[in-house]
Amino acid sequence: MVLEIKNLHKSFGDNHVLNGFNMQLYQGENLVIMGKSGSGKSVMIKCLVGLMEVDKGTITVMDNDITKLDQKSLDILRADIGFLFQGSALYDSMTVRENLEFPLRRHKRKFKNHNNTEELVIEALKNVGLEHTIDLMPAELSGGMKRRVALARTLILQPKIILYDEPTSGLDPITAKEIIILMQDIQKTYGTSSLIITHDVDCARVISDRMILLIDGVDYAKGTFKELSTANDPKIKAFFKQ
Ligand SMILES: Nc1ncnc2c1ncn2[C@@H]1O[C@H](COP(=O)(O)OP(=O)(O)OP(=O)(O)O)[C@@H](O)[C@H]1O
Repeated sequence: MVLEIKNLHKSFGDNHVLNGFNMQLYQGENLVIMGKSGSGKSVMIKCLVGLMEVDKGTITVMDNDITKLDQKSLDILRADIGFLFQGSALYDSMTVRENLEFPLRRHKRKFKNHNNTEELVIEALKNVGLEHTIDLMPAELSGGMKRRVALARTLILQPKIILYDEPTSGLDPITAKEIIILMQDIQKTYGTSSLIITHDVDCARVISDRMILLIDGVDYAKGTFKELSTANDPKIKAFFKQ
């Protein structure tokens, strides 16, 4: 197991967002978490990477209880966790190359024995089929290409776990499919474990080994796409109506 959340509670005043949420992510799997807007998915991810304090519960990431780590240890651990957040957010004033060099500078410690930055940048871009864009500016790329560069920027740190927050949002169906295929390829090539938050039922169908539905602040239902998409519980059914 690479990641485990046990009995996570998080409230903001009277707003009890997470009320005992549990999850496990196993080595090499793609776990999809679905939850309605405002159900606490982002809060859960923030707790997971130590950006938000938990009220109660334990979060274990690669054998570390992250609620007990100091800042330095958290930074080291974060170098093994990749993020692909909504909107992908490349730095518009930097070239693709500079965008990819940026995380390497932030996590120098991890790459101290690797002095050929260019090689790492090219390899990461090759992984997403975009090595020819190395000297372009983000404004010169399409939405799908930007998302792929953002994925390359995540991969360059050679993460053990990747957290995807709505990886296909805002993309047309064909580009979304390309991104999903890329996510699958990455998982196959590197054996990365991925936690994927999505509303996109097609994405969930294709990518998930397992799924968790976050409802009323808890892990309301767990199972494969097939199991959940054929369940009779109306709360579960609501997710699969397109
Ligand atoms: N820093 C904060 N302070 C107060 N309330 C917050 C804070 N962050 C999140 N919340 C509340 O927690 C709840 C869950 O928010 P969260 O952003 O996790 O939802 P989500 O499931 O990620 O939604 P979406 O799918 O729309 O992104 C919301 O009611 C939100 O208002």
